Amino acid sequence: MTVARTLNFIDGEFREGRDWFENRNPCDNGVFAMVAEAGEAEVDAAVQAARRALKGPWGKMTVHERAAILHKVADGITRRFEEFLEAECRDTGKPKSLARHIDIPRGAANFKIFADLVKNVPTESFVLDTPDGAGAVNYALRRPKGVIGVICPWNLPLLLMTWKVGPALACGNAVVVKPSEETPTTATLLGEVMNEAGVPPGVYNVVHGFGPGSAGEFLTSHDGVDAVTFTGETRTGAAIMRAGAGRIRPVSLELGGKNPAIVFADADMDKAIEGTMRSAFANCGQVCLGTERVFVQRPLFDEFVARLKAGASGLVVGTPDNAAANMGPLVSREHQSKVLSYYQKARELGAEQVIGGGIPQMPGHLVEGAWIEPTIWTGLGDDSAIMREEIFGPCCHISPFDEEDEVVERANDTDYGLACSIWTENGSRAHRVASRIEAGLVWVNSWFLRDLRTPFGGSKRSGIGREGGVHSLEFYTELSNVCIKL
Ligand SMILES: NC(=O)C1=CN([C@@H]2O[C@H](COP(=O)(O)OP(=O)(O)OC[C@H]3O[C@@H](n4cnc5c(N)ncnc54)[C@H](O)[C@@H]3O)[C@@H](O)[C@H]2O)C=CC1
Ligand SMILES: O=C(O)/C=C/C=C(\O)C(=O)O
Repeated sequence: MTVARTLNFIDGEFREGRDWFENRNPCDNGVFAMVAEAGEAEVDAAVQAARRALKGPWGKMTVHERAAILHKVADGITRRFEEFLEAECRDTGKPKSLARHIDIPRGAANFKIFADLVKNVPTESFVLDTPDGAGAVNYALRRPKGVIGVICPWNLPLLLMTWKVGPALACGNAVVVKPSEETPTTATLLGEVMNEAGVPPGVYNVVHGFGPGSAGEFLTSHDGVDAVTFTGETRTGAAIMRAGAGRIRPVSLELGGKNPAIVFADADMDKAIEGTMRSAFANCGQVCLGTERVFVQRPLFDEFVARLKAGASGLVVGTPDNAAANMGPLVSREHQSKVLSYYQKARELGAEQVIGGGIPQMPGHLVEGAWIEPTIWTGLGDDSAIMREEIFGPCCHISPFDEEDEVVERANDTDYGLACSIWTENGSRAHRVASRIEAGLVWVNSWFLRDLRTPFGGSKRSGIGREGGVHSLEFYTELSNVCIKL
């Protein structure tokens, strides 16, 4: 097999780095590409290129000119859809059927929505009375923040990266992206699209590497970076905050979750099962919004457990090209070890394993892949590690509950506050419970139904700030108030 080379993208050009690291296919653990690791010199070159770009044609463009270019970027992704799909699925192992409907279309949509939004969202203005009677007018102007460091995870690589790069560029910033070391390819491919679309050199840069002692740390501690946006693990978010603390650098952090689903006895069972199947198992459970704690009101409990088990047993594990497959492997053998350690812990804690708990039998060379069984447990207390720590695999624990107040308290009894799904046909209950859930995102009778204009982010240890719609504009711009004395 030929081993490809994945390069850094700096100042509009593809460049090597200080070293090379392997990119492995999660389906068989085979090395299919060598990735150029950016050292301090490459990261510095990327940041300097971004700073120059702000002073060049990009910084002088009108909002409409920028928006038109970003539409071309979206069109470029759509035109090269199959290439992006192939690359994303090779890096992550996820089913093409999933990436075709979610990851790649969202990659394009993230540019379009913010290109349009930035043209249409007003800023505030106030008329002030003054003692001389003439008054004053205040209006706010948006200025780009500058160079944005974008640190990305591996679970939805193109989707989550463009979710940040789209608004950052729409607002007139330049970016230096550090994709996850597990999934470097689509960010690199996007460099070609940027050039084709006429994005000036230096506006979009990609540096590859790891976190500590590598490109991630070099970027987040670089003096030339004005703000950092990050999606990933809570501990990494803390390290990124520390790296910018001395410079009072703004951060937007979208971190982990331990998200509950609450199924009331008046829920539509078919909808609740279908939604929980997706929220627990989609993308092999590697979604920060995914459900790992399911609370089911007692009258429905046994039926719910039986039906979710039946659903999980019908999942087809397979490679991205397998049209019948709806579950791929985990992203890496390393992540497989982490998830398996929780499967083992659940056994030690005395959980009842309803289904799964191990590695599925795979044929031929696929035995080397990061495959994992979808897993359901019952019987553990709310204080167990399985109920408190983010596992990030295709698994959930189902607990019974009796009363509304009780389940609200139990759902909120977590360090995290990212997402929750409530399943009920009682509209009053839906509103009442939704208002009491301590999470940034509450879905009623749905999951991952995304309107990109809405606030997105988490409370508690799930993050700082909100992105999405106007909230992204808030993070990626500085507001200057202009006060004119009349
Ligand atoms: N969307 C989410 O909420 C995600 C959560 N996770 C969770 O995090 C766990 C670990 O996965 P990782 O990929 O190791 O997540 P991570 O948070 O360590 O990595 C995410 C990104 O941050 C970079 N990074 C790591 N340390 C850094 C540092 N000190 N400074 C700057 N950049 C740094 C990584 O290179 C990667 O690009 C997973 O097992 C899962 O539980 C992982 C991916 C996504
Ligand atoms: O729809 C989005 O913008 C994001 C979805 C998922 C995540 O943020 C995640 O899994 O990290």
